[in-house]
Amino acid sequence: MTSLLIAGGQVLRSDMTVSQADILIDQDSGLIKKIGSDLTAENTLQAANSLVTPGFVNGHSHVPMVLLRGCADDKPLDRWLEEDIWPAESTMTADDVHTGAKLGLLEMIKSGTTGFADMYFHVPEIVAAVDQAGVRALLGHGVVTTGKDADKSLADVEKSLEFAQEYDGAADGRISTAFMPHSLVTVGSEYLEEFVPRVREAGIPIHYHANETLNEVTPIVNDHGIRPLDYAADHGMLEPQDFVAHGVHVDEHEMTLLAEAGTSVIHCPASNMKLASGMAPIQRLMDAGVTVGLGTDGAASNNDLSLLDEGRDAAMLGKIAANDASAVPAETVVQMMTQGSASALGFHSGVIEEGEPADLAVIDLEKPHLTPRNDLVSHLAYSAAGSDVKHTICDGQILMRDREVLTFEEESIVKQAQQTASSLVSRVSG
Ligand SMILES: CSC[C@H]1O[C@@H](n2cnc3c(O)ncnc32)[C@H](O)[C@@H]1O
Ligand SMILES: [Zn+2]
Repeated sequence: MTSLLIAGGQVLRSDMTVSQADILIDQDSGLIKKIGSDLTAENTLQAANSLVTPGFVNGHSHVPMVLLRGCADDKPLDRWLEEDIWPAESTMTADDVHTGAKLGLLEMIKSGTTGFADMYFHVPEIVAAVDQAGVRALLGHGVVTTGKDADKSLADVEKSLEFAQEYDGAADGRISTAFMPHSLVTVGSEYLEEFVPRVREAGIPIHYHANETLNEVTPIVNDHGIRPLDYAADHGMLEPQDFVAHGVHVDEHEMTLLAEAGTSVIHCPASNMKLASGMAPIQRLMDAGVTVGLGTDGAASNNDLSLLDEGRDAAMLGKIAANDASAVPAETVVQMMTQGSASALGFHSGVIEEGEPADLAVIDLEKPHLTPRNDLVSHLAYSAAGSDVKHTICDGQILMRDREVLTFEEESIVKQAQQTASSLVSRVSG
């Protein structure tokens, strides 16, 4: 057995308690073998004066959109997509997506993220980047049929199903897949009626944007006389393995529907604030029994991919939304960015326990803004930043040591991404 020891850190356990311990990892299986004291291994990562947490899981993103960071600020969702984002994306090549994915993965590894879900296009290029990066991912081809003719629409939906079937288990099992209609209003019901039964037959999960803005809710209520999540349930898209992004404008009935169906919600507070989409009722969703994870959405509506930033946003916005300072407390936020997202995505990661995957982030506590160390769960939710992450480990392998990413050449990726983004922007602006 090739083994790795994470030595001398303060370890955050699944019950949210913190205590000093060594973690022994079997690097062949990628699993945590033992948590204790005086353990030895072939390789060691020092974690003294550090907090060892489960690697963060980004439950909803469009990672290659890092190339569009800062290109389209200060607009609401529909105008942002139609005036800026979709025209830019229509010129993106497979190579562009590959470059964007590598840049985004670099940013995620550097901020302690070890797993994520992603909806985009040219997804085989994202698979290649994930394979090289060493993280865990649930990937899917995002389908939009509005504005397309029937042949193109059908081809897009087929592509999403085919991708999910072909790539499940790729990258030595670190990649899983889902069928990903973009939203309930951007994919025609005839396509959902035809494809969802095939998706179900193949045992594939479904992920989509739901109830993000009122502009998504009103047309469904007007055209069908039902709430969007009733519409989703009627189309067979509300199952325990499914997860929806945003869930901002959900009413009491839809909260119950989600809880009874076992469908998870990925909360994206930064994107919801930046696009002024609204405040998701996160505390009420959790009180109703819904599993809630945390996601950044794309970097053009955030504008970063750090889950530590997102956690702070979730806590702050959750309190304002509930008009209650005790809503969405620190422990809940930390659970959302680890166990909540992992459970939504069907990952076994998200906890530090023997026999579980060794997906970890080691946070350097020797920082003025993390002093004094009164409450490390509070620090994770309110004070720590992505740049405090010292080591990142996924599947038992070291992806970043002492802030040096080992699976990517950081300097060349940043340079290439800058060139790709400049060319993309000049193509769009003519
Ligand atoms: C067809 S691939 C995915 C598609 O989604 C777009 N997107 C990015 N952020 C959001 C959001 O918050 N709501 C809806 N759609 C979003 C992205 O630009 C891609 O076109
Ligand atoms: Zn999104």
